[in-house]
This record gives sequence, C-alpha cells and structure tokens, in this order.
Amino acid sequence: MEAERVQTIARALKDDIPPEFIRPENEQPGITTFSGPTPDIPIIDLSERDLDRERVVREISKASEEWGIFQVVNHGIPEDVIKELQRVGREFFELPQEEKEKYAVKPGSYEGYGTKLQKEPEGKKAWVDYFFHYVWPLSRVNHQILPDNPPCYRAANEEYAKHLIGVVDGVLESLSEGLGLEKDALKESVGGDGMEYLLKINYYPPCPRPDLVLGVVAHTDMSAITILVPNEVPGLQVFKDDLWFDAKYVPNALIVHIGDQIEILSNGKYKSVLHRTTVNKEKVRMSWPVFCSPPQEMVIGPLKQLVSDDNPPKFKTKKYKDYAYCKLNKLPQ
Ligand SMILES: O=C(O)CCC(=O)C(=O)O
Ligand SMILES: [Fe+2]
Repeated sequence: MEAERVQTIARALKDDIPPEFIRPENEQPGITTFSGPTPDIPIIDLSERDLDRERVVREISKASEEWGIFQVVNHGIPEDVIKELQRVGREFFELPQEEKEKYAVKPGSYEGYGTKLQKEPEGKKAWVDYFFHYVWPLSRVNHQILPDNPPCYRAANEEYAKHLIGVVDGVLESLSEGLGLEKDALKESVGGDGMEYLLKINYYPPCPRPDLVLGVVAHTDMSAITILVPNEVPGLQVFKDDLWFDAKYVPNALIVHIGDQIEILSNGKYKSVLHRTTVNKEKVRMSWPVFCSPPQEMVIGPLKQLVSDDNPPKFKTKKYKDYAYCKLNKLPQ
C-alpha cells in the first residue's frame, strides 16, 4: 500500500485536520511558544574572519556555548548556487505524486522520499514530508535515488555541496580554536576529509491549524554540525532557558546547528541545540539541512585534551554508527 503523504492529505483538506496530527497540549505551538520579547539567535558575519579572526572565533564559540545555534551571513556561497538548490528541490516536490513515489524510501534504506511513520500506536504524526540523500563525498552519492527530474537536480546539489565544504571547515576551525585546540582538531575528530554530508529537504505543506501541529518534533541533531538553508517562511523554533523561541528569517543567511557529536567532543562545552518546527497556514515552508557527520566507523568521545580529574568525561566514547543506532531506536546511549 502506498504511504500517505502529508502533501496529499493537505491538498484534499477542507477544514478539520486529521486527529492523528494534533499534538498533546504540552507540545502544541499555540500554547507553548513564548510570546514575549524574543532574543535573536546570534548572527555572525563570516567575512570578518579575514579582518578579525579572533572576534569571529569568540562569537562562534559563545553562540555555541549559550545557544548551540547561530546564523552566518557573508558565508561565501554565491546566492545563485543556493537559489538553484532551492529551485530544484521545490520542483521535485511539485512533481506529480506518482513521479515522486519512484524515489520512495525502500525497506532497509533511509535515503529517498518519505514521510515519518508513527512508531508508537498512540504516536502523533508530523506535518512534513522529506527527501533525504547523501550529497558528499561524491563516492557516497547514490545515483539511483537522485531524481532525473528536474534535470539539473544532481548538478545543483553537487555544486552546493562543494561550496559548503569551505563553510563547514571554517566553522569547525573556529570551534576548535574556541576550545584552545589546534584549528584542525575538531575536523580531524569527525573524519577529516572523510566527513559525510547528508541533505534532507523538508516540505511542510500549508496547514489550517498551525497552532495544533508540529512539523519536525523537538530533537537535537545527531550530526557533528548541521548547516541549513531555509525558505522565507519562518517556522524553526529553538529551546533556550526553558522556553520555545521563534528563529527569525534572515535573508541569505545559513543556519548552523551544533549537533550531538560536537557536544560530545567538547565534553559539553558546546550545546547540541534542541529545536522543532512549526508550519504555516497559507504558505509552503521548506528547509534544506545538510547533516555533516562522521563516517560510520569513527569513534567519538570527549577529547582527551578537554578532560581532567576536575572535568571528567560527561559522555561515553563509541562508534558513530552505534550512537546513531541508539538514537534512532530511542535506546539509552
Ligand atoms: O526545517 C527546519 O528549519 C529544521 C528541520 C530540522 O530540524 C531537521 O530536519 O532536523
Ligand atoms: Fe534538526
């Protein structure tokens, strides 16, 4: 049987949303979003790096300690490269349903077009469909899963991935220096040039009751870092000081999330940010996070330079694939 897509459900909807999408009250954005003055997620100008490297290191490490998330502007990726990534992604989701289903996630794989299934019978559904695949290194890219339509899909993704390397490396260097380490320390610890980039396109259809549903439910990313391109429709929310805050849309910015692996390597100095997404009543929201992750066999734990008798390891040391297995199956780490 064909899986039910949120895009299909949303299109057929009259007024009421199906009850399986209604979140419990303690998760409903209409109730739990902070409505007072909202502090802005730090915005960091990366072009300042050439002029005042230390200041950028300070800003990135402070944001990663206090928020676990920041936006970067003047990051060096040309605007047309990002626009093209967005265009081909949007056109993929605008294809007829049967065409998209050719790329549906197959049993035993996690790459492809999909909708998150409920694991628990009493579980609630999330208002989002996705498309998920490797974009880097090229040897990891599964050409079977990349759509033939739109025709430039593959080229646009490859071009973006190549440009992204510079941003990822720069952020990891600043994060390393912020810990008082050699600039290559964190990159080497997450696999060096063997690091893997996975792109997810989130497609959040319009929803008549955005106050009751969630797009992506509250989570931290298990990556090292995640770099996300949003469209212009706000929806990302960040949990800080026990409150859910809306992230502001900043044109041409990339959103950098600290993931679990950098939190672990830094022995908790940098925070893996808890976040979730809301959806919009009239507009389609889309986002393009790239999960920059260690290779499966890489062993990750608090860096030995950062632990001592006074500051013992706060996390276990284990292979990334074992960490991922526990996280995906909701098992203790
Ligand atoms: O859509 C967003 O802004 C965030 C999506 C997200 O957190 C995820 O896919 O892991
Ligand atoms: Fe996320």
